[in-house]
Formats: sequence, structure tokens, C-alpha cells
Amino acid sequence: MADFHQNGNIAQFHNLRTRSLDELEYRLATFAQTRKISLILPSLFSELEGPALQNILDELSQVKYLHRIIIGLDAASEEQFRHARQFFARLPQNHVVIWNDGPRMKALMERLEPLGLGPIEKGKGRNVWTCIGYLIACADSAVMAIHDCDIVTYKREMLSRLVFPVAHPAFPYQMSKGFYPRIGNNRLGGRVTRNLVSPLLISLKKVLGDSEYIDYLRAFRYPLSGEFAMRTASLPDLRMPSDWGLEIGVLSEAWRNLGPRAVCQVEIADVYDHKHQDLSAADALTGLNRMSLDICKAIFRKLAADGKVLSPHIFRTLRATYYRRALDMLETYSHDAQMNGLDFDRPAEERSIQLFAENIVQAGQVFLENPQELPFIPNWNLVHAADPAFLSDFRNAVTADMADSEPDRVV
Ligand SMILES: O=C(O)[C@H](O)COP(=O)(O)O
Repeated sequence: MADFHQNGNIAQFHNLRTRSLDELEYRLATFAQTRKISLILPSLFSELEGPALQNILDELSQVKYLHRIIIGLDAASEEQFRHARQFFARLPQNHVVIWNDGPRMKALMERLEPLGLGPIEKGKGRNVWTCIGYLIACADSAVMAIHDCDIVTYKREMLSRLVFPVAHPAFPYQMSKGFYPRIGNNRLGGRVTRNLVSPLLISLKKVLGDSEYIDYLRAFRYPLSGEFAMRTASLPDLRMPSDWGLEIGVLSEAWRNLGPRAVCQVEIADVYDHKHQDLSAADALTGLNRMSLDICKAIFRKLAADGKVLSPHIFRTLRATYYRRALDMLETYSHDAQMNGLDFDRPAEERSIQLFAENIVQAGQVFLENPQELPFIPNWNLVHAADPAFLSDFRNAVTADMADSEPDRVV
């Protein structure tokens, strides 16, 4: 995607293919002498057995500028945690594996409940949050990067490009967000981004009128990408949703806490593919069905917090506006796919739009019935204020879990 378009809202950095990876990494190694860079990998145990993670580790093993890698391990038994320790042991960098389901971590989570800061729903949001907590507790990194563990097209250049704008000592950016085209199996991916988020944001602007927040979200070429990097100074303030609203929630927090001039987006890959979830049309608890509900709720709550008045009439109008716009955009995507020789399952895409249209109204209803219901995890500043020993106890728990599971230790 070698253009150099700027949208005027947030800075956008392209891959003009004028700088080699070696040179990029050399610059990053120089920056890292004064701004240590750490990487967070939120992983499910099942991803250790998937097709992506082996290659991700092969690629990461060649990265010399990383100070530390923090792996958050979800859905793992003790035996699986030990297996994970062995699996990640080949990383040459200093690294830790946080066993989120282990007894020490569970006890710490329970400690938050009487303080009114728990329970925290399990999921990617909580996994990222614990990794960030460890990073804050170590207090020795200036830049944090994060990416998913299911990227089957992973190249270490993705990481270099993602962290460059926040690691550069003369750039003002506090956060960078990755973008790329999602393509796999000769099809366009990004079904929720294309068929829900883009037409929904356009429709919200039509129905509610001008909004700087919507303009900001609209400026992201891939708002749902799981790849972002941040200066660590902004992390203790970051409030993250525990559900699928995570990506939108982080963008919204950056808008509120840092402002659009501190945020940029970077083209990190020519092509990106990952594990695809089902639409799960019959089950609002999983798949893209659940994802679309959580995303709509996250956007509606932020709009309300920004002073927009929402009502049942608004949601009904929004649904109609969205539906028409989503179908128009679908046509454009199908033409783009045709021009590029990609397959395009139009009936399936139309079904997803019908489902998302219903979910806009449903998410609106949930919001109106309970505008206060917050799926947010307390930020680390709040935790620290309520329990000043928590962060150091948390770090000690991770160290103890690591010591108990030394890969070559006979138990
Ligand atoms: O980014 C998205 O739109 C969702 O994660 C779904 O992506 P997929 O269609 O590539 O699976």
C-alpha cells in the first residue's frame, strides 16, 4: 500500500519500502539504549498448539533490541503452564510467563474483590492487564508493544515498524496502532471491521451529527487490530474493557488521556492473516456475534460519556442507516476483491450485516437499561491507591511461579 496519504486527524506512517529491515532494527537498537522496549504477548494455551506461534518465536528470536518479553498465559492447567515454560524457553531475550490461572494469581485476583475492584472477567482484556501490571511493577521499560499470538503471516518487521514511532526520541507519539490488509485463503478478512465498525461510525455521524470522537475513530484504517505500542508512562492510567471492546476501548482511552496528536498509526505488514472465528449466529456468547455486541456497547458508552444523547429512537434510526450503508460498502468490497482476484462470499457477508444490524439495537437496549454497567478493569493507578503492596506482591507471585517451573527442574 505504497501511498503517502494523511487524513489530517492522526499521523499515519506508511511503508514506502525505502528502508531495509536491518537499518530499521539498527535504529531501534540505538533508541533502545535510552528507551527500553518490552513486548507483551497475550496467549491462550491453545495457541501454543496452533500454526502461528512457532513461527512468531522463530522471528522474535532474531530481535536484538527487546529488553523483555512478557507472555500472559490464559486457560492453562499446571501441566500446561510447565509445557509453556519449556515452549518459550528458546527465546533468547529475558522473558516471563504469567500463569493467569495459577493459585498465586487467583489469590491476588480475590484480594481485589473486597476493595471493590473485582471480580475481573477472564479474557484477553484481563490477560493484557496483568501483563501491563508486571511491566509497571518492573518499572524499567519506556516503551511497550503488544501483538496477538495467532498471526500466521508474522514477520519481525511488524514489531519494528509498530514500535518505531514511540521509540524514536524526537517523535512526540505516545501510542502507535498497526494497520494492514487482512487477507487469507484468497479472501478478504476483517469481517467485523469492514461490515460493522466502518459503516457504523459513518452512520453514527449521520444520525448524531458531528463528533470529534467519531472522526478520531474513523481515522484508523484498522481500528480492531490487536497490534499497538505505547510509552509506558501512560499505562498506569489506562482503563481497559475486559471484553471484545478492548481495542476500541484502548483507542478511546488514548483519545481521552493523550489526545489525537499523541497518537499515530503505522502500516506494519503487506498482508496479515490470523485465526478466524465463526459468526456464531445462533449464539450471542461467542464468535463475531459476541464481538460485535461488545464493540457496539463500547462505542455507545463512550459517546454517552462524551455528551451524546442516546435513545431507543436513535438506535432504531441508526440500525436503518447502518444497514443501507453497510450493504453499499459491501458492494465496494466485493468489487475490490474481484479486481484483486480474491473470492468473495457475498451471501455470508450479507448475513453478517443482518446480524450486526440486530446487534446494534440489542447493544443499544443493554446500554439504555444499564448505562452504568462497566465492563472496565480498574486501571493500575487505582489498584495501587487501594492496595499499595499489590504490585510488588504480584511481581513476586510471577517470580515464584517462574521459579517453581524452571524448565529443567525435576519435581
Ligand atoms: O478484525 C475483524 O474484523 C475481526 O477480528 C474478524 O476478522 P476476520 O474476518 O479476519 O476473522
